[in-house]
Amino acid sequence: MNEATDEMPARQALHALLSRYSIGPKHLVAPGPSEAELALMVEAALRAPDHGELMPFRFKRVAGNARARMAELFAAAARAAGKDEAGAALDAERALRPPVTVAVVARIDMGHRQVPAHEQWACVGGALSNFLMAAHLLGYGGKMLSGAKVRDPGITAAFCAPGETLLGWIALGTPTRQASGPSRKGGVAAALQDWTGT
Ligand SMILES: Cc1cc2nc3c(=O)[nH]c(=O)nc-3n(C[C@H](O)[C@H](O)[C@H](O)COP(=O)(O)O)c2cc1C
Repeated sequence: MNEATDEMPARQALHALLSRYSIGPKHLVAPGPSEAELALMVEAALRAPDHGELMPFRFKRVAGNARARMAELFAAAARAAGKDEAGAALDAERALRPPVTVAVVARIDMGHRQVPAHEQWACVGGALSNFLMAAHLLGYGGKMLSGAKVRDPGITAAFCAPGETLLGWIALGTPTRQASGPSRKGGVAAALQDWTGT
């Protein structure tokens, strides 16, 4: 754990929450989160609102030899998309750069009688957000990444069972810099309005 936050008072926790920004692989170095810390992130993800307790997501840690296998898949997808060898090597490097990578897979039950697909997707988003927030609170940087390769048949077959959707990969590691963060999209005023009933 980079910065112990076990007994963080509520205000401090909220302050930490409000300082989360994504940090990309260029600015992430070892160590990445341990297995125990990853388990905490997944526990946080499991606290996302989940209508019907469907758990419409799975996380898949890419560790050890699997990183090289993922690099091969990224390179093959790049070639299939028409990139040259330099482009394929660059994409392969993307698989190897983050100290820890976790794939995010959605399993949406399109025919569910009570919980429509959009509610299940909302849960997936909540899970992703909670996961990243837990990483941040533990002192790690992270960023959700996708790209056209999430739709590459070789990659989807490798990560997904039939009917599942590959959302992308969370890159995780120790941040080498403080994220300044993007604009907060107009802030609270843009995001919160009174509904007046008319
Ligand atoms: C499902 C999903 C896929 C994403 N894919 C990419 C991506 O491929 N490349 C990228 O630069 N940002 C991607 N993003 C956006 C970043 O993860 C990040 O949210 C964005 O840069 C804004 O930063 P913030 O999280 O600090 O607001 C994706 C976000 C989501 C939710």
